[in-house]
Amino acid sequence: MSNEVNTDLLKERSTATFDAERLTEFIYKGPEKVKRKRQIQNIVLQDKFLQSFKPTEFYDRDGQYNNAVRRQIYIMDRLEELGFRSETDRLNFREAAAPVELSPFGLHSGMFVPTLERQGTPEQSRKWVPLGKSFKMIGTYAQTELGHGTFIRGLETTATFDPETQEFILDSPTLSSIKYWPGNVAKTVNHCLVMAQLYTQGKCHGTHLFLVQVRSMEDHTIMPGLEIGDIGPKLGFDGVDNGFMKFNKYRIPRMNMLMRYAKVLENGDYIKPKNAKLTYGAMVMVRVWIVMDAFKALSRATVIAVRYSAVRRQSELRPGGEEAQVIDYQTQQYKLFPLLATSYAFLLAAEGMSQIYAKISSDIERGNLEDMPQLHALACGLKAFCTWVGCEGIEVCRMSCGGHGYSHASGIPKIYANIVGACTYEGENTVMMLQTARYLSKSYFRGQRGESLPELIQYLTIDLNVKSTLGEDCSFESLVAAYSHRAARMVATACKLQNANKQKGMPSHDAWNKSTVPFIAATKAHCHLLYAVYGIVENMGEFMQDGYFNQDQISILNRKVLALLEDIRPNAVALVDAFDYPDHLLQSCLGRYDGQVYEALYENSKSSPLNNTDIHSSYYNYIRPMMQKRSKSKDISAKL
Ligand SMILES: CCCCCCCC/C=C\CCCC(=O)SCCNC(=O)CCNC(=O)[C@H](O)C(C)(C)COP(=O)(O)OP(=O)(O)OC[C@H]1O[C@@H](n2cnc3c(N)ncnc32)[C@H](O)[C@@H]1OP(=O)(O)O
Ligand SMILES: Cc1cc2nc3c(=O)[nH]c(=O)nc-3n(C[C@H](O)[C@H](O)[C@H](O)COP(=O)(O)OP(=O)(O)OC[C@H]3O[C@@H](n4cnc5c(N)ncnc54)[C@H](O)[C@@H]3O)c2cc1C
Repeated sequence: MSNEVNTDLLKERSTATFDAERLTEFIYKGPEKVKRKRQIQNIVLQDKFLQSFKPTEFYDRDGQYNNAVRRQIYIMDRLEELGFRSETDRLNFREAAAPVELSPFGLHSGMFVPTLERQGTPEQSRKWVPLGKSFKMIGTYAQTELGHGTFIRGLETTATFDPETQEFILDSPTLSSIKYWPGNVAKTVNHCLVMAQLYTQGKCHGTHLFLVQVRSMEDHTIMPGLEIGDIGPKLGFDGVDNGFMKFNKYRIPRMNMLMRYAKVLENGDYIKPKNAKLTYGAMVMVRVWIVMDAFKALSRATVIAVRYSAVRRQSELRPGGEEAQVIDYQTQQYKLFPLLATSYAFLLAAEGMSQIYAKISSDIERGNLEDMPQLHALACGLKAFCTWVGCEGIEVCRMSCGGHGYSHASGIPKIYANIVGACTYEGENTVMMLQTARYLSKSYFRGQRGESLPELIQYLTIDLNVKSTLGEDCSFESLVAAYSHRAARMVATACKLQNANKQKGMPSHDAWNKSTVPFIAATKAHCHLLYAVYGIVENMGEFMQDGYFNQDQISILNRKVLALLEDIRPNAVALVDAFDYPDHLLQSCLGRYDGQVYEALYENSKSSPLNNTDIHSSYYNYIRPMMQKRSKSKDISAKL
């Protein structure tokens, strides 16, 4: 492999109009943090064990799972040896050490331990959290069943209190009640947090969380009374053992119900929580993290596609001239530059969302539940919006790399396969959008009654008769006003349809269902407030429907979006460099910092297992016998 940097990339970097390093410092919150991140990434790069893994697509499923466990345990041990305590250091190490592989312990650290911390009583947390944190107990979050994922109230697993023995009896009464999908249930964990319908004194009190031991702590055998297995291969999540689990009247102690909010007393009395949705807290938390995951996935794909587009030369732009860098085609710029901008918008949205989450969740912990609906609506909407837009964008990045984008060597298919799961898990996206829509609908009617609204949705009460003041400069204020107007109008339209349905005599659930298509569009418009000129041009119909913009303003916007492509063009490579993703994190032949894509692709193909022999065994087993058979056949030999 040559040590030189591709000349086109060199030129791109030298002609950028800003210093990418300064932007990197902004992204990672200062030069010291950037330095520290790079030091940690270098430790991983020097680590022979971590560098010895081939990409996951070269292994069968058993090998993928085995490697994921092996690597993740090594990472845990190294983190201990290195004494990294800060969450950022640990995250940087983990990301560099396993850049595209999801961990078989992800749900342990991501949902199991935090839920014990937040949903357990102080005594329960004191008892279990240290066991979880030290991996003496390995757990996951088991909620979804064969028959129900979205509709939590419809879950069928039961936990029936037996006051005689002071135990809960967990049972899967039907086929559809079998737990199905929970990550790491199949082979990895020895405990689960199980969501089940609580029965006590003959009455059902809805879903609650229970800590359940599922495998022996001595030899990892499955506990009697349980059936557990793997659900089989999936689109992505190669190293994750999503599983099924069936309970056959399996008993656990009373104190294994997480009782911070709701309680079952020794005599079987049930104490209600302040809000039944407090049990859903772990899901809200992960939805917030998913916004950051969407940023990471989209920004990685964008780095790959932009760098490759600067290196790839194809066709003549000027007749008779040299072949052009594909990044010089306006259509290529229109595909990629808005995604580059979207990546930055997602980063800021994810950070903003995390701050709001930290504030409201600490209020909730202190017993102030006032902002719970707002947090829920925001997390649901942003999770759905960012994963949808992110996945569509990653697919655009893949296709913008032409044929090579289709190869795993581009690194993009794996990014897509893993993040696209997030459109479904932690709440299917349409369902999540509809949660935000309900909040918008209620808020709209509140606004109509003159009640005050939280800051983020105050725009719902703006005067919809006001027209745009957008001028040649496409000022920030005029863009924000345009998005607010469009979202407010669409929410109002959906609400009016909902109301009209009611007035026609429909019951309120039908009136709602029969207005959900416009509500989804309105909620997307609400989430779209992150965008600027491109978002308007791409959704012009929605901005135009009530004549908000005039013809001149539309022309201004169309010209502006093309002018912006020209502005971004000299800085595109610097803007992706600023994300500071080292090659070993991107794992892409196309997105390499040095741009030596052809050498990398050629080298990479040599490692394909099909190249282990010149003549594959299938030749001897099938092709040769087939040819021999055919050569003896009269028809063919006659033709030859
Ligand atoms: C860095 C570490 C990373 C760790 C992760 C590693 C990898 C992870 C990979 C995968 C993990 C995947 C894990 C999972 O998927 S776990 C399963 C997730 N399942 C879901 O998300 C299910 C989705 N469904 C729901 O959330 C709910 O059922 C619902 C759709 C919200 C409806 O709930 P329900 O039927 O109970 O609600 P109601 O209709 O009764 O609603 C009444 C009102 O309550 C409001 N509500 C609902 N939920 C909440 C909440 N959480 N907070 C606040 N308010 C809530 C609802 O909107 C209703 O309000 P209204 O005003 O309309 O009356
Ligand atoms: C990779 C992956 C990992 C997962 N990990 C876990 C895990 O660790 N633990 C766990 O418990 N679960 C896990 N799950 C399960 C996941 O949480 C559920 O699949 C998810 O919540 C969606 O539920 P569902 O499968 O029931 O979809 P469904 O609800 O059956 O969705 C099917 C269709 O119905 C539509 N629909 C459903 N309800 C409504 C409605 N009210 N209004 C309008 N449309 C509706 C949806 O929009 C969708 O189009 C995982 C799933 C995946 C893919």
